[in-house]
Amino acid sequence: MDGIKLVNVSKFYTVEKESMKVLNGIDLNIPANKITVILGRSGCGKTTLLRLVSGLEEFDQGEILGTNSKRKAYVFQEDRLMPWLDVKKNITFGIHNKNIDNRKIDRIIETVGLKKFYSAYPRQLSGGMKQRVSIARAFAYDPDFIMMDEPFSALDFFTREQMQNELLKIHQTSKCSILFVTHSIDEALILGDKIVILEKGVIKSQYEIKEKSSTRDLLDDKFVKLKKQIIDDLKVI
Ligand SMILES: Nc1ncnc2c1ncn2[C@@H]1O[C@H](COP(=O)(O)OP(=O)(O)OP(=O)(O)O)[C@@H](O)[C@H]1O
Repeated sequence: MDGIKLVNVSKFYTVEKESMKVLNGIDLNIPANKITVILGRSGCGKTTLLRLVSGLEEFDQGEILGTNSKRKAYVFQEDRLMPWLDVKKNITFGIHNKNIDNRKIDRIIETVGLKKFYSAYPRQLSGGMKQRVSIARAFAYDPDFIMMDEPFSALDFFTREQMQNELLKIHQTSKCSILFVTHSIDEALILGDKIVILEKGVIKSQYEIKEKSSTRDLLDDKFVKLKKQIIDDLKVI
């Protein structure tokens, strides 16, 4: 499976008859089977970039290559579950009945730690559990490419850490590319094979992390150094 490529992509919004360039000449390779993290301050254009890649929104200039052939899934900041469906039905929602692979779904439910909540309804779940269902739903769809827009930002520190580990675990067993938006530097360092710093609609810098996510120690000198570098990149000039 090939990756996705953005070539000189720009997006304008018109607000009060004034044209505002939200993304400006984005050139970006999103490699196959890896996690690419878009990191930036609030309002820098992260969600817009994700929406353009997903096809939810049109771009004004440039090209986005390699998306048409992909099976795509989206995980939002809020869980967007159907309150009238139980966990299993929420996860398989969107998959044709005859294509439901029950063994695979069970494995995914187990990986995200919801085995005992198979038949529970969203109202019976905590925020973290609901977000687990959203992630399981995305993977159950068997996608080539998942876009995640700050999916863990509403969770407390420990739940967030647990979810990051679960995401890495489930990503390892599935062959798919992930484009993950966050404003947390630590989250980017934990998850990203590639970290892209977005600043006022332009790519300011990009970093590739070769070390396997499972063995990363953010207190290690090289990660502390990289974090300082990223903080510098994010400082407004
Ligand atoms: N539909 C729209 N119409 C007009 N302006 C928009 C629209 N959507 C986004 N914008 C503007 O585009 C800019 C980037 O928004 P975007 O949501 O992509 O930022 P973001 O980096 O995801 O921010 P956050 O981290 O706060 O979610 C903002 O200035 C926002 O006001």
